[in-house]
Amino acid sequence: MAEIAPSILAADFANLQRDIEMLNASEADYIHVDIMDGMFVPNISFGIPVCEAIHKHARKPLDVHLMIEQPDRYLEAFSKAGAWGLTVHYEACPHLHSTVQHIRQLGVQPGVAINPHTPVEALSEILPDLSLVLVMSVNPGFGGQKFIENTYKKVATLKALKEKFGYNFKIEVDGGVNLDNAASLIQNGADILVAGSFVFGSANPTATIADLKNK
Ligand SMILES: O=C(CO)[C@@H](O)[C@H](O)COP(=O)(O)O
Ligand SMILES: [Co+2]
Repeated sequence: MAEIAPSILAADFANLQRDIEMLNASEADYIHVDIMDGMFVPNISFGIPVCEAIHKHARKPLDVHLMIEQPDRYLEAFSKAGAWGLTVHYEACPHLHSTVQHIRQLGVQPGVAINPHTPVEALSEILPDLSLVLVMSVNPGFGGQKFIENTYKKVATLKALKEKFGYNFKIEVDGGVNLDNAASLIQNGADILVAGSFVFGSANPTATIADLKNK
């Protein structure tokens, strides 16, 4: 069984409060909040005021995924906007150790995300400092993309490193997650599954979250 983090990116933005209340009443463990700047990724989603508004209604921790360049500029602002966890991209952080320490000093759980082309081994020196490793199973920037199969291998490698060195970070998988790949992801070591379009595009999102949770 994994924890589930539905991505609010796939919610109805004109009915955000309604969709947050649905998540509050569901078996979701977190609310995944995708921040896109139109620079690190081609798409723009929403920013700090929307994160604040989500936090006002959410009764689940906000798992904030920063797909932005130079994320250090905004760590404090997102922490004040209610982030429980702040995940930055390895590819966007030349001083990753310093960025991770900054997140922890803010009292927020630090996470690092890796794009599909980035090997898990690139994180070897930072793994002891992390609460979360987010493995992108699509190229970041858009919901509704097809799951990349190579992700299973990356998750298994991370799990092996956790076991070998006794690290505490959780392994989160993000992109194209559905009921066809959830069980294999969990078997390979995924602790948290992010799902956007599969949840919000289903006829009964609450039941879909429960189905993913009970895999
Ligand atoms: O970070 C991202 C995309 O860049 C994700 O969190 C998506 O929002 C997941 O959406 P689906 O692939 O589940 O539709
Ligand atoms: Co995400």
